[in-house]
Amino acid sequence: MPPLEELALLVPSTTGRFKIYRAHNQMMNHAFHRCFASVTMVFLWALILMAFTASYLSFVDSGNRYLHHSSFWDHGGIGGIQWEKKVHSSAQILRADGISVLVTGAAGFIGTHVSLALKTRGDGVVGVDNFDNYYGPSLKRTRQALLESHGVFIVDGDINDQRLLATLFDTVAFTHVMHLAAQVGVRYGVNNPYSYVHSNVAGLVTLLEQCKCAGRQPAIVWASSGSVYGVNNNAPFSESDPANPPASLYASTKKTGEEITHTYNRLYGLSITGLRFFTVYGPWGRPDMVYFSFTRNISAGTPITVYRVKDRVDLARDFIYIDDVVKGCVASLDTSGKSTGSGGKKKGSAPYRIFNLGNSNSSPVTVPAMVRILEDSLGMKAKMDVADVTGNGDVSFPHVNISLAQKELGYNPTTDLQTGLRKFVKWYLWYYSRPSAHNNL
Ligand SMILES: O=C(O)[C@H]1O[C@H](OP(=O)(O)OP(=O)(O)OC[C@H]2O[C@@H](n3ccc(=O)[nH]c3=O)[C@H](O)[C@@H]2O)[C@H](O)[C@@H](O)[C@H]1O
Repeated sequence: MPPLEELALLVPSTTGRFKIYRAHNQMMNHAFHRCFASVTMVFLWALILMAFTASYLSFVDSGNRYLHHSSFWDHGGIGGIQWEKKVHSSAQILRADGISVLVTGAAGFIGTHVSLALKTRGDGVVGVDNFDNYYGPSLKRTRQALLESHGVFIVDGDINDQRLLATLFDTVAFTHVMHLAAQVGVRYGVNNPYSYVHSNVAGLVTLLEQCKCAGRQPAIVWASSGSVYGVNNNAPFSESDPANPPASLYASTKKTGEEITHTYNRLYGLSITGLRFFTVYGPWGRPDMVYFSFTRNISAGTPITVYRVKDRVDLARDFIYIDDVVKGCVASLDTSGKSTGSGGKKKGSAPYRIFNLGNSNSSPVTVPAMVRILEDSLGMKAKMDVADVTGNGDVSFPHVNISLAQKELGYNPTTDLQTGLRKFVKWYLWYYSRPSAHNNL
């Protein structure tokens, strides 16, 4: 690099000076061009590098907008030897004629209970869950710890992550998939519509694509919803009834899921069972559901708001206890029949089934009646406000016909709401009395 005073001569201030310093200037002009050329090259390279970095970052960002777990891949957490060991151990079948099941949404309410039931009877179970923050993730982490203490490994990942699913299927030849991962909640969709599309539509398709491509396709049992009956007034709802129009985005995406699974069944020979869950409750339940949030408020002495439809008619639900639903899920896996295809090719027709899993035995219970049971179980009186229903996705009177599930699955709910809510309240009081549970809501 020329000294600073020489650099000052590179641009002549007068023609005379230019003449005097011509030879020197010629030399300096060469230097300048060389220098300029190398600065240009450096600049160009910097530009290329910046463009490359920017496009890489935007690729990673768009890929991971919903996939929160890239760091697992980056640090070798998924697919490494330790990881494979955990997956193999969790997938191990310990009974004759056992099955190996991938449970999506395993850290969720129903996922935890189904995983435990399967593991306890000796089936292989591997969970996958993205631990989203729809409600306090610490409850999901506690469920995960519970499952791990029973030998069930939950992979921290999203069902939209095609690479993760491919690695899982390369590691274990799953005979069944119990697909419970979903964006739930009938009122949340008003402000968070894309979350439903991401999990309940895109995630479902990604999972079905993986199942379709497997060398030995697994049979799939998945969570549809009683909410697909929508504003249909032909209660009690039967599987053969029309299931339209949906009252919430949640219901729309579950109805869409039924269409999508039907297509995969027809095109690729995947065995599909859709379970229309009604209002499932019980220990380790979901804090966003009304029996749970009301228990929290009543025990804290804070008010609850009970919705009513017009003419002061109470809303009612077919509340169904978790243990009964788990029996329905396990029976669905056991009776699923086989998928016929392999590597994306159909080799024959496969079963396509839909079942209502509700509780017709004790008919729908109104929300105020449920509140009275909670008051009895807690030994406390609710501070109750009443409000008109918001129109944010509620349906008024879901009442279910379960005769098909009774016939085909031997499904027979035995827990009445009083007994079930007592068990829930007992669990709730235990769970939130633990010192580590303060932020678990
Ligand atoms: O069948 C399903 O597929 C869905 O079931 C469940 O939905 P719902 O049956 O609507 O349960 P949930 O929210 O407990 O409200 C129960 C009642 O309490 C009333 N309700 C609610 C809140 C409130 O503050 N006050 C009130 O009266 C409310 O108006 C309603 O009448 C799951 O949440 C949903 O994710 C999905 O799985």
